[in-house]
Amino acid sequence: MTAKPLSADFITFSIQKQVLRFGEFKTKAGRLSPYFFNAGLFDDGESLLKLGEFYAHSILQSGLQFDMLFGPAYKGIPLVSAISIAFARMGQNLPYAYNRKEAKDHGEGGTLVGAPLKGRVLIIDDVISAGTSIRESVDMIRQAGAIPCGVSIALDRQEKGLGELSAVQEVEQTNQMPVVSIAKLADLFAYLQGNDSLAQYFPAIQAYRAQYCIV
Ligand SMILES: O=P(O)(O)OC[C@H]1O[C@H](OP(=O)(O)OP(=O)(O)O)[C@H](O)[C@@H]1O
Ligand SMILES: O=C(O)c1cc(=O)[nH]c(=O)[nH]1
Repeated sequence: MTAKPLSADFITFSIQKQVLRFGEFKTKAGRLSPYFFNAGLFDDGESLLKLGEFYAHSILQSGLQFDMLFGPAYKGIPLVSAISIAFARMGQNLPYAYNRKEAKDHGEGGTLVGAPLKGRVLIIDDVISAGTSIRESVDMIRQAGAIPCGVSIALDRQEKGLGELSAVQEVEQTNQMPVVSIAKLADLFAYLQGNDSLAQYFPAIQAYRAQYCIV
């Protein structure tokens, strides 16, 4: 018997928490999507703990080597905190940092918070759609003199980026670094096909996939 993949468990968990919803939603890139992943709804300590563990397992499974974690504002902030705690519970104490969307002009000032950005930095985010947030994080890390070495996300929507490649493929190609996801649109697709109560959402996702995705 083969073990259930991490992606299927994660999709079940996300649907149970209503983080993953079906309907009509506008993405940051302005696309009208029949599904949406709202990581803000991992909104209690227990689910954040579990989420951090899902990320940590997918990062460990990937074999990625890195020195610290960076979570872009806003949703990247609780994510990077939860993942750092998950790693610490597994015996690995990692430095982490995040940014502010608005620069602070008093006190310590600036936009970067937490451990200084240095060495190989693993970027943490919830989803990649068109890749804008990741491009901004890569720029911030390089400007600080550190090396973006990979990206860990919960859901790869497998959407087109700026050209004909998927946004994830563009990130990987442009920056020569891997993108690791707990689940992908292709996993969600398979999950819906195997689940009668969710089958009604399948046609709209199939149409969206044909228009915007590289799967
Ligand atoms: O790949 P992209 O097209 O950039 O889209 C995905 C990004 O969009 C959302 O963040 P958003 O900028 O809406 O900010 P938030 O974290 O403050 O919700 C999401 O959390 C990702 O970071
Ligand atoms: O593209 C986006 O803006 C987006 C998609 C998604 O599923 N979740 C999210 O937080 N943002």
